[in-house]
Amino acid sequence: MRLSSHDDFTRLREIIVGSAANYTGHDRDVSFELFHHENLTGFRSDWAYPRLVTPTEAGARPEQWAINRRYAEELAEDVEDLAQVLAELGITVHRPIPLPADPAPIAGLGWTAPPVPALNIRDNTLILGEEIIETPPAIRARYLETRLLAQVFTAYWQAGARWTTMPRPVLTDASFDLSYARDATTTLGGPTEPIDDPQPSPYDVGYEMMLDGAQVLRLGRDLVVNIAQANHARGVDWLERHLGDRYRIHRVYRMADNHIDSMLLALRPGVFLARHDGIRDMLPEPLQSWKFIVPPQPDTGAFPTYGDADLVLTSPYIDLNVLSVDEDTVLVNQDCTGLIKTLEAEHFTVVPVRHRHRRLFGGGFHCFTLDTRRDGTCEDYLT
Ligand SMILES: NC(=[NH2+])NCCC[C@H](N)C(=O)O
Repeated sequence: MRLSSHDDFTRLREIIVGSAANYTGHDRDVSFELFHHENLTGFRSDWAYPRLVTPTEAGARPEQWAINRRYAEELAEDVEDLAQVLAELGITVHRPIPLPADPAPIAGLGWTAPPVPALNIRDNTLILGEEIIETPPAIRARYLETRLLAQVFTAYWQAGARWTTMPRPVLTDASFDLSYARDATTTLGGPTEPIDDPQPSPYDVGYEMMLDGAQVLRLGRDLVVNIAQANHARGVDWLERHLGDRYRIHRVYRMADNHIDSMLLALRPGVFLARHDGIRDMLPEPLQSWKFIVPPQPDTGAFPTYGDADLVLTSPYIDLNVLSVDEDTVLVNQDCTGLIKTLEAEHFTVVPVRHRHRRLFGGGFHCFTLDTRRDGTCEDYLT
C-alpha cells in the first residue's frame, strides 16, 4: 500500500474504483445547480429549482430528483465490471465504503443534503506523489464523500503517505462566485434559472475555496489547473502555498466550467488526448508543442436515449474521460467507436469497457477512479 502517483499515464499498479451503490437521486440545491449549470438543459421551470417550489408534502425535499432505478442498477453493474477488468489486468483495486440504502441526511451550517455514493472519486481528492489531498467540495451532497474512502486513505497513511485536507468550505449561498453561471457566453446548455438571489446566512464568510481534483492535470512536477471563478482561484492559491517549490502550478482560465478530464488528458509524455485543438493556446508554452490527438465529434447515437425525467449532467464529450493503464494501453468506452479507431490508428492498445449511463452520473473511467500507484516519478516533462 505504498502511495505514489504523479501522472495519468505511467504503468498503473494500484487504483481505487468508486462505488455506485444506492445512487438513488440528485439533490438539486443551489450548489448542485451551479456546479452542473453548463450541462443542465431544458429544465427552465419553477419546479426545477427548489427555492421556487413549495414542498407538496411535509418534509418532502423538493430538491430531490429521483434517478431511474434501472439506470442506477446498470451503472452499478458497469462500475463492478470496470473493477474486474482492472483486476484482470493485474492492478490492485481498492474500493470505498458503499453508501447504505436510505442514508441519514448530512448537514452543514445552515443546510442539509442527502449524501451520494463515492462514485466520481477523482473529484474530491488529488493524489500528488506520496500525498493524499482532500479537496474542498462545491456540492453540499458530496461534502462527506471522501469519508467513504477513509479506510483506504488510512491504510495508505499507515504505510507512510502524507494525508492533507484543504480548508472545508461552509457552503452557504453567499460562498459561491456566480460569475461563471451568469456569464451567458459560458452557458452552453442554457441556465436552469438565473441564480440571482443568494439567501443571506449568519454563517456567511464570503467566497470560499472550492476546487476539485479533476480540475488538475498532473504532469510530474507540473500541474495544469483550471480556474473558472473566484472559488477555484482561492483553492489554487492555497494549493500553491501548500506545495511551495515542489511543484510548478500553471493556471488556465475557463478551459471548462470546472473539471478538465473530458477536455484534456496526457496519454504519454508529448501526447495529449484533447476535445479540440484550441486548448493548445491555453497551455504553458512547452506543452503547446505536444501532439494533440483530437477524436471525431461524439456520435449522439452512441448514448442511450433519455427522457425529461432523466437529468443529463455531462456533455457528449464525456467519453474522452479515458483511463490509461500505461503509455500504450487505454480503457475506453466500448460505445465510443470513433475514439477507439482514432487511438488504434495512433498505435495505442484500446481496452473497450462498457459504461452505459456516463451522461447521467457525471463521469467516465477517469472520474470513477483514483490511481494511487503508478511507476512514474515527479518528473520534469516540460524541459
Ligand atoms: N471528474 C469528472 N467528474 N469529470 C467529468 C467532466 C464532465 C464534463 N463536465 C463534460 O460535461 O464533459
